[in-house]
Amino acid sequence: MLRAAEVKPDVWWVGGIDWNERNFHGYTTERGSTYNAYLILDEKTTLVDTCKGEFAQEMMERIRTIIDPAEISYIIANHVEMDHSGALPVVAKACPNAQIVCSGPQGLRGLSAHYGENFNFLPVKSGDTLSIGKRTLQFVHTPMVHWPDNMVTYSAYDKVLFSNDAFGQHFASSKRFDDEVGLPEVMAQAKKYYANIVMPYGKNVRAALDGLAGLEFDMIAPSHGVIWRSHVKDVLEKYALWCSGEAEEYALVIYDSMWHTTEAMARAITEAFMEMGIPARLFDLKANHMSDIMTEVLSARYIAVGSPTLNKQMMPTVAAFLCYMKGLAPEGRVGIPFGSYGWMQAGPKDVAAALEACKFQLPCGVITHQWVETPEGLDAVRDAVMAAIGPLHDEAR
Ligand SMILES: Cc1cc2nc3c(=O)[nH]c(=O)nc-3n(C[C@H](O)[C@H](O)[C@H](O)COP(=O)(O)O)c2cc1C
Repeated sequence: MLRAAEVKPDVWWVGGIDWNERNFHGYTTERGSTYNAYLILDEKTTLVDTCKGEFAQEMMERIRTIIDPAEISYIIANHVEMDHSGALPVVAKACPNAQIVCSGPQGLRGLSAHYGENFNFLPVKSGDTLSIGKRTLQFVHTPMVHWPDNMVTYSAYDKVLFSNDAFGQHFASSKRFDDEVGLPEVMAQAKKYYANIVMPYGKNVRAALDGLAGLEFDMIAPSHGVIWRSHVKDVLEKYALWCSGEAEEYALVIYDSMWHTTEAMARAITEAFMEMGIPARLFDLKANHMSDIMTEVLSARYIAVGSPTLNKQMMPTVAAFLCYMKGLAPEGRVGIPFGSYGWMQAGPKDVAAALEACKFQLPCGVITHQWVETPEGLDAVRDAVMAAIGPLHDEAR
């Protein structure tokens, strides 16, 4: 029989564990994920969030080990996205007496669009409270972190912030808490989550962090991954850093190549960064998923991207990566477009245009080479990068 887990007195985790999820709308989830829901036992029993539709029965089974679902008075839907609300129709049926609390007007609109209007919705504004007995829950809207409807729920009585997607990690585990798993592993997944889902909304994250500033909590219970109880400060600090858009003196060299010339140029550029004492990593797009590269983009100031010309344009692998990066909108980066070509420079020039569209600064211009590169030519590539980047790096030190 499936079990619930008590995370604070009378607060139970009743979520689903998605051990084998490996691709979450295009983002690779090598550790799977969880869809966390929390049951608060009080005069008015309250369920905070539900889960993905396929996990409805798993969640209901966990709930039934604690109470009869018919006793639930409120179901809080902090976020419309289907990994949190997909089970709502099943849960609402099992909890005929429950009101569904959501943000108004956006949450109400979103839930109605997904599941119809035939539910007992209770829309709440930011700052509204709901007394459920000993506890008074407070709702704080966090719009565009990462959909318009997002909100979080705060229980001052428990000192818990039910943060929904914020502070989440795609991380399936038999453990429920950060300290049971280890900070480096959890933080790596939290960073991947931020980079691939939250990065475009840095200003909204800043506003959300400001909105939470007055609340006292010692536990963050997100809707994905493990619960923060020992490293609350660490993850708050990381979010403050990540949403600032500040990058480190760190370089990524990302490329695809058919006959290895663009690859040789990528290696020469990596050597240039190494000579300048700037940590660097090289990524062949054939061997690395773009969501893993994006985790590094979150911290890297210098982003070199290379493509040869293929059929009058850049390679589709490179185009896909650049399209993905543009949507995630890292700010204030330095771009280095490069690549080889046969008879037209279209590939590297397409890369340059895409990096410009990301609003990156391009101090090296476009570094191109016709056909195969000579050792002297590769030295020239390295020297060109050092000449343009050296002064920027000196200024930053
Ligand atoms: C299938 C194919 C299509 C190509 N199309 C073009 C093209 O449209 N224009 C061009 O200038 N070069 C074209 N080339 C030549 C490559 O850009 C050139 O060989 C380049 O040096 C390859 O760089 P790489 O070694 O990094 O793959 C093509 C090469 C291949 C194999």
